[in-house]
Amino acid sequence: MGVDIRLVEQSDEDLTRWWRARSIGYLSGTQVGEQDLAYLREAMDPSRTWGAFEDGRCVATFRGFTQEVTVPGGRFLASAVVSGVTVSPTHRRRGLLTRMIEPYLRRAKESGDAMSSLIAAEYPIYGRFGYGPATWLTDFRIDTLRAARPGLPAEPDDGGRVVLADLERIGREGPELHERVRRIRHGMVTRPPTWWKRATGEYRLTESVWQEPYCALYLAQDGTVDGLVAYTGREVWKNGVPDSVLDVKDLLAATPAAERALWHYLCSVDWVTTINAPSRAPDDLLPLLVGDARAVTPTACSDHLWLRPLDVPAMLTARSYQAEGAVVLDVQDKDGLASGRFLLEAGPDGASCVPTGRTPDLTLPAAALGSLYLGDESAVRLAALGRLAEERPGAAFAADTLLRTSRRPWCPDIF
Ligand SMILES: CC(=O)SCCNC(=O)CCNC(=O)[C@H](O)C(C)(C)COP(=O)(O)OP(=O)(O)OC[C@H]1O[C@@H](n2cnc3c(N)ncnc32)[C@H](O)[C@@H]1OP(=O)(O)O
Repeated sequence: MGVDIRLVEQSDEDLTRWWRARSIGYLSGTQVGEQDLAYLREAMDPSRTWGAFEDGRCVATFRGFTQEVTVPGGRFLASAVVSGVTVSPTHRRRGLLTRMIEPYLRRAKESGDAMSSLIAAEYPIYGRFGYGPATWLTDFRIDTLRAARPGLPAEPDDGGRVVLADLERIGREGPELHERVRRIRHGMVTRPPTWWKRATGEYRLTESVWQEPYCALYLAQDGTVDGLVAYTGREVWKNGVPDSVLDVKDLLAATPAAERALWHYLCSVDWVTTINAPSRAPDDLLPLLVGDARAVTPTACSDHLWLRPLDVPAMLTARSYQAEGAVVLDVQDKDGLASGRFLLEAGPDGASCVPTGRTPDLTLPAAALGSLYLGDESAVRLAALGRLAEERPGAAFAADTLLRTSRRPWCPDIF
C-alpha cells in the first residue's frame, strides 16, 4: 500500500497520530496530551494541515497557515507559512517533503499569497524549493558587572517607569504592544492568540518544560505601555558570592526610551552577573545602551526567516524604498511560480513593478530575491558569490541603493 497524503481531520484520533509523528520528527517525545490537542485544534488551519499516512500510521506532517510579515515601510504582507514539517526516519529521502510542499506552494499562489515564509530547521533543506534567508538573529550574552560601568541609571530618567506585571496583564497588554511594534520593525510576523497563550502558560505542551517567567512593563510618562520584558532566573552562588543568570524570553519596545529602560532594568537586577539575550536583531541597540559595549558578546548568529517569492509585483510594490531608482529583474524559478522579467520603478513616494521586455539589469533565482526582499542581503554580495548575475556593470550596486534598509529586518519569533 502506498503513502496517502491528505488533509488532517479534526478527530482526536487523526490529530493524535499527526502530533505524535511530528514529535518523533522533532525528537520531542511521543506523548500527546489534552493540552497538545486543544492547542493544535486552535492553532491549525484545517484547510492547510497535511499528513502522509501509511497503514493507518502518520509518517509525515506539514502545517500551513497564513501570517502577515511586516515589509519595509510598515505594511503587512500575507505569506503562506510552512511549519511543522517532519518525515519519519523510516520514510526519509523518498520525496515526501517534496510531495507536500510543491502542491502547497502552487495552491498558495493560486489563492493570492504573495510569498511563503518559514524557519528552516537546517540550512540546506529549503533553497531547492525557492526560499532564501531574509533575516538573521544574534544571541547576546551580557556581563552585567561590566555593562553597568560606569553606572546605569537605576530608574528611567525620562519620566517613564518599569513595573512588574503578572501573566494575566501580559496576556492583556502584550498583544496590543506587539501590534504597535510590528508596524515599526520590518521582518516581524503576526503573533496569533495561541502564541500568547503559550507564552503566558495557558497552553503547556508536553514537548517543552514550562517555567513561569518574571515580567515587567515599561510605562511612558502618560502611562502608555511602550515596552515588555519576560525573563527567567537561575540562582547561582560561587564562593559565597551571587553569580546568578537571567534568560530573556521576550523583549519588545515601541520606543527607544522603552528599549533603554528595559535593558537597564535587567542589568540592575541584584545577584545577576550574566544575562542571556537570544534572538535579537543583529543591529540591536543593546551593546550601545550599556556603559561598556564590550560587555555584550554576540554568542551566536544564524539565519532565521526564509522567504520564497510567489508574486513578484505584489511583493515589490508592497514595500517602501528609501531612494529613487529603477531596475529590471529577470527572476528565474524552476517551479515557474515567480518567474518573469519585471521593471521595478521605485522611490520614497511609492513603487510600480510590471512585466517588461527590456534587457535585464540582474538575473537571479527566486531564492535570491527572497533574501534581498526585506533589505538585509546585498545584491553586490550575492553577485560576488555567483548567486545572481549582473547583466550591466554596476547593476548590483544600484539595486542595493534601492532595496537595502537603514535598520536590519528582525523576526524574533519561532512559528
Ligand atoms: C519549516 C519547518 O518545519 S523546518 C523542519 C524540518 N524538519 C526537520 O528538520 C525534522 C527532521 N527531518 C525530517 O523530518 C526530514 O528529513 C525532512 C522533512 C527535512 C526532509 O524530508 P524528506 O521527505 O526526506 O525530503 P525529500 O525526500 O522530499 O527531499 C527532497 C530533496 O531535499 C534533500 N534534503 C531533504 N532533507 C535534507 C536535509 N536535512 N539536508 C540536506 N538535504 C536535504 C533531499 O536529499 C532531496 O534532494 P534531491 O532532490 O537532490 O534528491
